[in-house]
Amino acid sequence: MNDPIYTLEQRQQAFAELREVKTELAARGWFPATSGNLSVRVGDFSPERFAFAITSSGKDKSKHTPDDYLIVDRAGKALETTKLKPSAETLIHCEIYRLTGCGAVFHVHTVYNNIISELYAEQGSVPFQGVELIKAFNIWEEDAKIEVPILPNYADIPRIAELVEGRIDLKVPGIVLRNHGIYAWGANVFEAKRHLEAFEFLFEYAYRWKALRS
Ligand SMILES: CSCCC(=O)C(=O)COP(=O)(O)O
Ligand SMILES: [Zn+2]
Repeated sequence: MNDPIYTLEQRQQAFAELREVKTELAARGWFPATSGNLSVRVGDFSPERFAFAITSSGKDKSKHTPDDYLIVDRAGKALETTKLKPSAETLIHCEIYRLTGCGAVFHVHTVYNNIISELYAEQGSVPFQGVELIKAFNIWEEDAKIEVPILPNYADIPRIAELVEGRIDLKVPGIVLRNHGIYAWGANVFEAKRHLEAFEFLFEYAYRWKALRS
């Protein structure tokens, strides 16, 4: 008989990690109106046995219930018998895992990430240069410049997912959907949270800087 893809302990640990980060981000108001979704890999990292824990769709992410998470495979299909539906945006998580080999993906809707995505929509990316927090992405060069890609926010999630490969910059662990929110990722939940916080700092900084100068 084949080994299970993940053990009960690994499942519990993944759910506990998501619960902890969900609590922190909810306290900042980063999941308004049930928006946002979080995921973390479980089990070993071989592609055939790939699986991740993800938030269930449509839940109030500021509350804790027994129905908050489930495990899906690399195609985003539930790996357990459950009435729960994975996040409506699971396919975007699948694509980010496939392309980056990361260990956790976090998605939040904030006023700053929405406004910034609209301000820079025509350019197709949000530029940042010489801001200290760029180092949070492990980019240490003097006066470093990054561009955070902005993708269109189609109602059809597979249409968005298929654009990710063409736009992702593997040095920049985030993409923004226009007037929707950000996806940030990292090797694990610690790193994904650090990246998410850095992006949100940069978006607020860019918004306030623009507002001050106009
Ligand atoms: C009211 S939020 C609209 C859907 C969305 O953008 C989101 O992030 C939450 O979707 P989920 O299915 O993950 O709850
Ligand atoms: Zn969303």
